[in-house]
Parts: sequence; C-alpha cells; structure tokens
Amino acid sequence: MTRHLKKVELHCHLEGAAPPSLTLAQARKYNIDIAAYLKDGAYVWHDFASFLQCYDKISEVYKTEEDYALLTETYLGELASVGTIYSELIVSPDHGKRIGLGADAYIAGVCEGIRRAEAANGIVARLIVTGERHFGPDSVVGAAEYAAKARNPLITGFNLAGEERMGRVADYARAFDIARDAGLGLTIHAGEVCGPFSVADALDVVRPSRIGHGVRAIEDEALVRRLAEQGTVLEVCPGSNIALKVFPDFAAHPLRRLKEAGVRVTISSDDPPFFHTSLEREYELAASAFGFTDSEIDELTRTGLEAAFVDEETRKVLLARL
Ligand SMILES: Nc1ncnc2[nH]cnc12
Ligand SMILES: [Zn+2]
Repeated sequence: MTRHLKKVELHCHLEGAAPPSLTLAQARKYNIDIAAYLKDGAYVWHDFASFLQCYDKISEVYKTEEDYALLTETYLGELASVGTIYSELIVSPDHGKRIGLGADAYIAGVCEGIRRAEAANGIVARLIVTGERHFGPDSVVGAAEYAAKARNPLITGFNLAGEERMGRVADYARAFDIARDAGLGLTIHAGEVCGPFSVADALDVVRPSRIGHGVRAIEDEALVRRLAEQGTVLEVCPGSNIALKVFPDFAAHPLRRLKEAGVRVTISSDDPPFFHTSLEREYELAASAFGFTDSEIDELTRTGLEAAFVDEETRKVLLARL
C-alpha cells in the first residue's frame, strides 16, 4: 500500500487528465458528438496516432475559461486526495487559440483552477507550456514565444510533445532556445515512440534537465551511462508505456534497470484516464510491479522535487513536507 506516501507528479497533460464523466458532461453541454472517441465511460483509441487524435478531439469540449478552471481544480483535487503535494501540468495555450478561446483566457482559467485547489487542499502546482510536434515547428516556436513573454509566475517550464515520429529534434531547436533564454525549465518527450537516437538528439540539441519518458534509452548502454553521468531526470510513466505497447508488460519495463544504472528517475501518469491509470496506481505499481520499498519510492518522489521547475524557496518548503 502506498496510500500513506507523499506524492509528486512532473508529467501530466492537463486535457489528458480529463475524467471521462466530466468530458461527457461538457460534450452534452455544448452538444458536441464525441461518441466515436468516448464509449462506455472510456476513451477510444488503438495506437499512438489514434490516441493523439482522440486527445485533440476530446480537448474540444473544454471551451471557456471556467471549463479550464473546473478541469484543473478537479484533477488537482484528485491528486491531493491521494497525498500529492506538488504537480506540474503540461498545458497548450496553442490549443486555447485553436478553439477560439485565446491563449490568455485558457491560461487564466488553468491558473484559477490552481488557486482554488491550493486554497482547498494545499497542493502546489506549476505549468509547463508545450508545443505539439504534429502542428509543426512554427506552432512550437509560437508556444515558446507565448511562454517566454507571459511573465506568469506559474509558467515555469517548456516541453515538446505530440507525434515523436514527425521531424527531428533539430527542427524544434529555435523554440527551445527561446524558452531557455527566458529562464524556463526545459523538458522534452523523447525515447517513448522513437528509439535511443531521439534521446541522444534531445540531449545534444536541447540540453534539458529532464526528459519526458526517455525509457527507450535502455536500448543503448552508452546512452544510459550518459544520462546517469549528466544527472538528467527521466519522467517515467510506466502505465502509459504499457498501454501504448512501448513494452509488452511491466516485467519488461526498464524503470528498475534505469534506476540501478544510476539514472535519476521519477514516476508520473501522463494521460491517466486514457491509459486506465492514475498517479495513485503508478505509485502502487512502483511497489507491486517493480518491487520498490517505501524508502525507494520516497527517493523517486524526492528526485521529483529536486528536479521540479520551481524557485529554490518553494523547493525547500516542499522538500520539508516530504
Ligand atoms: N504520451 C504522450 N506522448 C506524446 N505526446 C503526448 N500528448 C499527450 N500525451 C502524450
Ligand atoms: Zn506526455
């Protein structure tokens, strides 16, 4: 049982955390037909490409500032109820633009949700603005420029998500230069769908302190040594990896091997209801599927706080709550 353990999550996509029941209520409210994407209380997809399509489709039922406040407050409330003290949410102001709400109103809604959740439950949260590879390099530069100019104290990081097989990391280098110059923390999805070359590309081009997933680095011993030596933190999402068939089962998943090789690892849920998981389940899996003791799990959580995109004063306060 890991219920008593304090928890931290560094890698969760906000719209990917939308409970199916809330999405259904939203779809009814706006009279949007999502029957092909949400059936019998579960999101419908069959591979990585159709997962991304389903994700983009269901995101369309969240339309207003208040919708985003409610979605954020709901997810953070769920996290707090299982002992989570800190959460980083991956958000797409670009999505706000695409649905006609606008990036500022989208972010304002999310920030309102964070405020409500912190007031109700004490959970601390920060935002990582993401670009989506499948919308192309220009849109990713736009997302970086937005994050850099926002001067919003809750926006503390920049990420690149979406279709990993589209283009190479170098195509998105400019976006990361903009985010780095603005002092944002950098993380990037790599080594999830694509092999070790994508992790090496990310390290060479972006020089991030963290990598989203990164688990396929296990296929290259020298790369695993490089991750360990550089102290790059991996945001590992085991339930997501199994649902997306990156590995056939938990026995084949490299979380433990990476940790034993000296790589700094953390655990997160990625897009929990899409992958029939939750942060609570990921912590349970750390114990039941990977055999970590409570103190080893606390180490993962501590690594999460050490790698969090927060100011040093906030980090100190959070570490003291562990
Ligand atoms: N697991 C994932 N990989 C890449 N992009 C994503 N967007 C939402 N979830 C994602
Ligand atoms: Zn992700």
